[in-house]
Amino acid sequence: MNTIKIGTRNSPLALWQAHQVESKLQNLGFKTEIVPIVSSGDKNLNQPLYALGITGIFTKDLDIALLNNDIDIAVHSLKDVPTQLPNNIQISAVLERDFPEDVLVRNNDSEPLDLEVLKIATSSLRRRAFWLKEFPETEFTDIRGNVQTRLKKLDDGIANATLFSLAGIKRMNLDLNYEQIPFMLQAPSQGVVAIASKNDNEDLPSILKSISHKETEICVTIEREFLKTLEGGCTAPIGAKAEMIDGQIRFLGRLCSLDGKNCIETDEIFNWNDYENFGEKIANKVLENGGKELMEEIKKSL
Ligand SMILES: NCc1[nH]cc(CCC(=O)O)c1CC(=O)O
Repeated sequence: MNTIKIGTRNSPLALWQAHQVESKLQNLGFKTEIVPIVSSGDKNLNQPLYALGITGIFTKDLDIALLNNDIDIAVHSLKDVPTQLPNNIQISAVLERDFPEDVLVRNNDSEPLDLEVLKIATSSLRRRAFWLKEFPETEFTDIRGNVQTRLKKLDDGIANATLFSLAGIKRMNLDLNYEQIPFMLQAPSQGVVAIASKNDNEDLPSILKSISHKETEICVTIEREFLKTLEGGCTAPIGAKAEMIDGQIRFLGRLCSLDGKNCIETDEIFNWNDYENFGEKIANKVLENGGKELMEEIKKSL
């Protein structure tokens, strides 16, 4: 095989993740090239995006580059990858998960305020709803952009604190103070780097399989199946965490209304050889226990 072209978004975090994948492939003896994809805009595709099954805003440009053969593989944060993958694109490997939880980062100038009086910057429906479940009076403001941009906005004073994935902070080697927030529950597949390739590629899927981390693969399969079964194509405050403990899997799942007042939670332990369809089974239980009505209410108000 010639040089493997590794497509990535251009943010510092995305590039770091692409380099992780690159070094694994180089260890196997492959030549590699990192190809940052800014925006493929009006690339000549012979079908519209929806006909190709392309939906994710963070992953769209990499999907197009893959289908156009501008790159051989695409490296993503798995939590940004829609559960419905485009036609002819598959997730072929995941790297070992490291720090999946959300943490609180405060504005440097902010006094040491109690959690319940913090004004929080986040654009995540999940983080907002889960925080409101605990502290219903909290005020929020939107914040977007990559980790560095968000830290800058926080220091400009838009809020007292923000919530980040700890994986993002660790990977950027940022020298930041952060606080663990035990009542939060991470997004499905948070903290996991994924590698996508085309279904019809003859060599890559098996090469990628060999660098995939099996335990992480099992956990994210369950989490993403849970998400896919619940959401039915709409975004909602959904958290999921599957974790292997002594050959068993513990699964925590949560679906909340947007204001955090109404939540359905699940906490299950099961044998890991039964993991197939487990996420779907648990999600169906949540749907039967009021989740269906909750999802309808969320869809109406978005
Ligand atoms: N949507 C943003 C995003 N996508 C992946 C990460 C960090 C890496 C990860 O958690 O997988 C982040 C930043 C954040 O949530 O704070």
